[in-house]
Amino acid sequence: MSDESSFISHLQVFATHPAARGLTDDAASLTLGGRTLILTHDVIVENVHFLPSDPPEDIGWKLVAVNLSDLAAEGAKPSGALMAYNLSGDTEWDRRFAEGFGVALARFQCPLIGGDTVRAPLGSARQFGMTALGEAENSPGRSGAAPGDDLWVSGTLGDAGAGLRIARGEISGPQELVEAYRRPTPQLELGQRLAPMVSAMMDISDGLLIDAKRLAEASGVAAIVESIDVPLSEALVGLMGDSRETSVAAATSGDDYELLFTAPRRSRRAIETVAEELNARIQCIGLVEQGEGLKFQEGGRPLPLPQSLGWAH
Ligand SMILES: Nc1ncnc2c1ncn2[C@@H]1O[C@H](COP(=O)(O)OP(=O)(O)O)[C@@H](O)[C@H]1O
Ligand SMILES: Cc1ncc(C[n+]2csc(CCOP(=O)(O)OP(=O)(O)O)c2C)c(N)n1
Ligand SMILES: [Mg+2]
Repeated sequence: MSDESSFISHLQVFATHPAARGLTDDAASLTLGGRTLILTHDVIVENVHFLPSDPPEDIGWKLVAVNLSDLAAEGAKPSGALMAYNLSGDTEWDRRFAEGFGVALARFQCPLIGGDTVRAPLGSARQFGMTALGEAENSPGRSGAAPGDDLWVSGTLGDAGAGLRIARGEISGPQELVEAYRRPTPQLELGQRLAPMVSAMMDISDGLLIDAKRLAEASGVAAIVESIDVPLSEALVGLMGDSRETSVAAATSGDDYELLFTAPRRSRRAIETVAEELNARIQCIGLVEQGEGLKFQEGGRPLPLPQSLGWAH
């Protein structure tokens, strides 16, 4: 068990309010006066979530995107954001961060409604927090996947993981992949449209395989992921080749901020129609079976699970 999951399990003992959903979901779901408020909070830290060399505008954008991605997973429409800022000691850097933060809020129609600003000790790692609030009529959660359901994913995977390696100077490759790392897009519209059709949904922040395993655990089922069906962008295939290694890297690198969801087979057509209407890419990458845990396969033949299924703090 990672330090993160072990710490969350200490909190789960007393987070018994129904809104907490056992701390197993992407966001809290608080019913107030007959309406459902979806709440989430994510922090991003220098050298953990972003690089010191990333443009400050992109870091501001990323803080918004990673939080709104949790709202997307719950099918919620953003209602507002609260932001926690640590002054960096460099006023131009702070201004540029605010600019990117504002551009992202405007793009996803999420008003800034408050927050807090402090000065951190000189030389400490930059870190920023945001609370996002949203409203949802249906918020699927992770626990409803049923045997026989299809397992779907939006977008392409692995672009951000490769982009991070490029940004770090480990490999050279197209700027498009670096952009995927620095400027993820939360799938808000897709999440809102899919929410009434899916049996479970979450966002993939840590990696497809680790997150599919979490979804399966929360639903008490087994998830089967077909490596050949892991959606890869042309840019990624151009750089890394269309190999098993590329698919495994794409399924475990994280930072994708795409949606992972399950739905009964009879909903296939309706799901594809929504994706077509939104011009969004979606791909069926496996299925849900009776049992437990995660199974990885290639062309139907079992593959050993990679040593690391994704990111864990
Ligand atoms: N420090 C904390 N206090 C309360 N709840 C927490 C804390 N850290 C994580 N959680 C909860 O644990 C669950 C898993 O967290 P996390 O993996 O960060 O979710 P996500 O990937 O959706 O952001 C979520 O329900 C989150 O709200
Ligand atoms: C500099 C840097 N190193 C490594 C990574 C890879 N990485 C860090 S955190 C993370 C997972 C997502 O972050 P987390 O805090 O787990 O977000 P949450 O699941 O709470 O949304 C990944 C893939 C990165 N994004 N940047
Ligand atoms: Mg989180």
